Amino acid sequence: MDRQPENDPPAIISYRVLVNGVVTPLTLTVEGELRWTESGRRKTTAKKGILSFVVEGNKVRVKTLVEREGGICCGGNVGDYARKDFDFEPLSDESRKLWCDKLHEHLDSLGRPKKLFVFVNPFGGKKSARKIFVEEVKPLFEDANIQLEIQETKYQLHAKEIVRSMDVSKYDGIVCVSGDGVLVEVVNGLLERADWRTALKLPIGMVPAGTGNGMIKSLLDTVGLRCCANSATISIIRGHKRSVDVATIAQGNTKFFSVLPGVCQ
Ligand SMILES: Nc1ncnc2c1ncn2[C@@H]1O[C@H](COP(=O)(O)OP(=O)(O)OP(=O)(O)O)[C@@H](O)[C@H]1O
Repeated sequence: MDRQPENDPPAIISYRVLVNGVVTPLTLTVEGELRWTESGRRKTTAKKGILSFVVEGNKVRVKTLVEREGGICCGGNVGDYARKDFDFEPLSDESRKLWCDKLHEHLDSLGRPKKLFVFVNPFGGKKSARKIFVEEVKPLFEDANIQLEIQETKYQLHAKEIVRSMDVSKYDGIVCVSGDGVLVEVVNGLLERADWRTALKLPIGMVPAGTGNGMIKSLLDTVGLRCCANSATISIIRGHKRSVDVATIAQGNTKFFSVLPGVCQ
């Protein structure tokens, strides 16, 4: 292990490796950053920016998130990330194995979802959910090695119907690439189940692709993130969760549930 400069976050592993053909100490910090030196300058990836890694021959390719310059995410760059590969070559087989073990351990410790059920409403908002999903959401989930079961909604209340009978134990969460309408259907579907207490524990993620997107806008806003597909997807990958209140609206024998953003912590 190489020695770390003082004030640097503690290292999970720090060893000399080849980066762009040059030997440099490379450090994986507890904050999920990779740090190295290139042409005399210290470089780092974004904190908590590692999505996954693969070994290709002698090389380790780490799929990372980097803060995007210029910000094309709803007009700003807060919480706006781009995907970027970072390649390095450990100097021995033993070192490569150690790096892989430590990267695995680090990723496993983050409590990220492994399998998600995804609803895509092709008719929500500007009818761009399919494009948003294919171009912005799916590549990030794939880089994070998250298994997806994808369902486009085919008619009104389709999401509710599916959720009412799905095997919730198979998933770490449900994601709605939609507006608030599909989210409300999912919540109603879960609450109409006999096992609703257990089913409601399943986290529900949202990627804005509707008209108002009030719920996800409010949730991202409370943590200072822009409301866009990129930051919403990354929050889901990182397993960020927040409880929200469910309101019951009753009229005669008819009962309906809705969600209230930003009520409980
Ligand atoms: N294939 C489909 N054809 C017609 N309607 C659909 C289809 N799939 C889902 N829907 C319905 O579309 C409605 C609106 O969807 P969604 O919430 O995604 O968008 P939105 O209403 O534009 O957004 P917001 O609620 O944020 O304003 C939902 O109530 C859902 O039942």
